[in-house]
Amino acid sequence: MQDRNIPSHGAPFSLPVEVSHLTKSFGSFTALDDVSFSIAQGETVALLGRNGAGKSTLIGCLMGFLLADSGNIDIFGHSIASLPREIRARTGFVPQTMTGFGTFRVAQLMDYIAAFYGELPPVDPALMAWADLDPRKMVRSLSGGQKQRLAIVLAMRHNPEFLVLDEPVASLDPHARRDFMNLLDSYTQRTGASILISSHILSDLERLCSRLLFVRQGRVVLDVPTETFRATTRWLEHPTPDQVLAALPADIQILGQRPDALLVHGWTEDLALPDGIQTVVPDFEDAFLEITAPRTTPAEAETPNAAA
Ligand SMILES: Nc1ncnc2c1ncn2[C@@H]1O[C@H](COP(=O)(O)OP(=O)(O)OP(=O)(O)O)[C@@H](O)[C@H]1O
Repeated sequence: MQDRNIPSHGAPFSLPVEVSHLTKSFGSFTALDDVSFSIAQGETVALLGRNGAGKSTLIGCLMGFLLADSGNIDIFGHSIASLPREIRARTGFVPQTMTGFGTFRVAQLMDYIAAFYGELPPVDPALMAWADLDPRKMVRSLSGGQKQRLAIVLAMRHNPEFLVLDEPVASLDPHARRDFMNLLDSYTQRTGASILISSHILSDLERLCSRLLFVRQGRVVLDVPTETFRATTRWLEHPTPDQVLAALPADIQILGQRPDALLVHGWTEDLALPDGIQTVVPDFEDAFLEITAPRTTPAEAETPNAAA
């Protein structure tokens, strides 16, 4: 149930986020290649990929800091190219690192940012208790983790309906990180907000997120509800995986391959498999490593039932 004070301005049934065929290059390097996905209300989506996969570039385009070469992004039914101010006010963004504002005191900066949003409800006491910031301290005197907490408070202060977090927990200690993940979970439950979060702490993402968006070399290679991923992603262990590959139906997606196993998506109990195959539930980190490992040849990237 939503309890926010910010009115809805988008089209009645518009999705919070729709990204279609987004492409972004830096010179001759393609950082995003035909990326499409959407985020529904109340979804918490994990953005997963290796260093340099294109996560921050995608986030930059979503937040309107970077201009895509082609494709489109709609936020609450409005194109990012001409996002009305009141729609932008329904979004929040936590950057990888907070820079600037060093000469502000914490309370001053919170008031300064809040002023951009007009009338706001009181700050969520749970958020402030978690952040545990001294309002009198100068921003430049905060530790790295404290700056990160401040960035999170500033991004969530106005109860955004779409919150984007770019590696928000990298400088948080394990206590602060765990508590923040719980806070984020209760925030989405309480408000129905949609979230896109990028992090290299895979266990957090697997626990918190309802959907997984794997990015490899600028392309979305798997976009799947977390429950479906758990239920249908399996290692098929066999001494000759190529034989298994030949026997699989075309709708089974191959996510990775070891000398003695295939990682597949789309497995079900009643899938007819050749004799001698061991079916093993993958460890999430192992699966991540397989799915996001770079592919070197165009054939690997383009094979129809490969993870392309
Ligand atoms: N302004 C830029 N100019 C040139 N290349 C860039 C620029 N910004 C990003 N890139 C390149 O685009 C690719 C994607 O970068 P991006 O920052 O989106 O990766 P990422 O997935 O967020 O990585 P990380 O996990 O390390 O934060 C990288 O190869 C990077 O070097």
